[in-house]
Amino acid sequence: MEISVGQWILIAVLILVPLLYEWSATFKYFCKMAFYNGWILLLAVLAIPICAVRGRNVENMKILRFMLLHIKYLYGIKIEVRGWENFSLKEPYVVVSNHQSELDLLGMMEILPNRCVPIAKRELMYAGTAGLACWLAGVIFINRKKTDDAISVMSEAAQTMLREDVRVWVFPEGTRNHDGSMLPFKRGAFHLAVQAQVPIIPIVMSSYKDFYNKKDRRFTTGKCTVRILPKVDTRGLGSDEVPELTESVRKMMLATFLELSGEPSQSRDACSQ
Ligand SMILES: CCCCCCCCCCCCCCC(=O)SCCNC(=O)CCNC(=O)[C@H](O)C(C)(C)COP(=O)(O)OP(=O)(O)OC[C@H]1O[C@@H](n2cnc3c(N)ncnc32)[C@H](O)[C@@H]1OP(=O)(O)O
Ligand SMILES: CCCCCCCC/C=C\CCCCCCCC(=O)OC[C@@H](O)COP(=O)(O)O
Repeated sequence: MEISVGQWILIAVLILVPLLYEWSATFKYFCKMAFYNGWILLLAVLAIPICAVRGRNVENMKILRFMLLHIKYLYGIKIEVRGWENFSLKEPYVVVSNHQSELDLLGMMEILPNRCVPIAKRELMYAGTAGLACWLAGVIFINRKKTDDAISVMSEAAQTMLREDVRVWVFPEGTRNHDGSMLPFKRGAFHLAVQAQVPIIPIVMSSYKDFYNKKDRRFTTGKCTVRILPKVDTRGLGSDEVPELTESVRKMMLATFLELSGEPSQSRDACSQ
């Protein structure tokens, strides 16, 4: 039997890819990240027709959550959740959490409360099938390049939360932070909570440093602890108190992050570097 050039190439790829995957941590990192994004885009293809039946609706977030929950098993990431009791509020609230990487999606889906939608950068809306799935699930998109637009979308969100009994999840660092600390917090989430006069629930995901590092191109299996902290009340607070509120919540989250990540306190504050 004669083997064609194409078949030789296929055989070489089938042999080389697994070898490279085993030998090179960098190659493994890129494969795992590519699969992560590709898999989510593919899952979104399945999610879209199911979500479309209801139209744009925050209840669709349950479908996305259900479809994404298994990914932690594919990647061998164990997620331990502490503080479930702090999620037992009936009323709307604003969740704020630290943002290390796109892998935060795993911790987020592990604990995402009912009727809770994230605030995301507008660019995500154009991320193909994932963008459409997010839109159908009621994800709130903001244009970070236009502060006034972002603020008005968030002010509208304050009204929607109360009118439609919706919870909102915000990453107050405003961008992914891969350096194992916490960036200074933007104030949008805190203005939102004060405008709606709803509590804030801080969430801390421990450092991924033992299993994931974007700079070193390292991605192995590992464990992440997600801690749900007690609610912070905003009743009676006005916009003048937002800066202090922001700082006190960040301080509490940073202390928890360092504790969960096994780091000495005070050593890793991105604000004091
Ligand atoms: C099958 C599967 C399919 C796929 C499923 C996937 C589903 C999951 C999707 C998850 C997506 C998660 C994506 C995460 C992200 O995209 S994070 C990035 C976007 N989020 C944020 O940026 C939120 C945090 N940012 C803020 O809060 C900012 O403050 C912002 C509102 C965006 C404005 O930012 P910026 O332009 O940089 O301005 P400042 O922060 O400097 O603010 C300027 C002044 O305005 C005041 N301010 C801010 N917000 C408000 C407000 N709402 N009301 C009134 N005033 C406000 C702020 O305090 C500043 O004034 P002072 O300096 O304090 O005087
Ligand atoms: C909690 C993370 C949610 C990730 C959901 C990604 C699912 C999309 C899958 C494939 C589409 C590829 C587009 C990748 C988009 C990554 C989303 C993300 O993590 O947004 C980061 C955003 O916060 C802050 O953006 P920057 O760190 O400022 O750039």
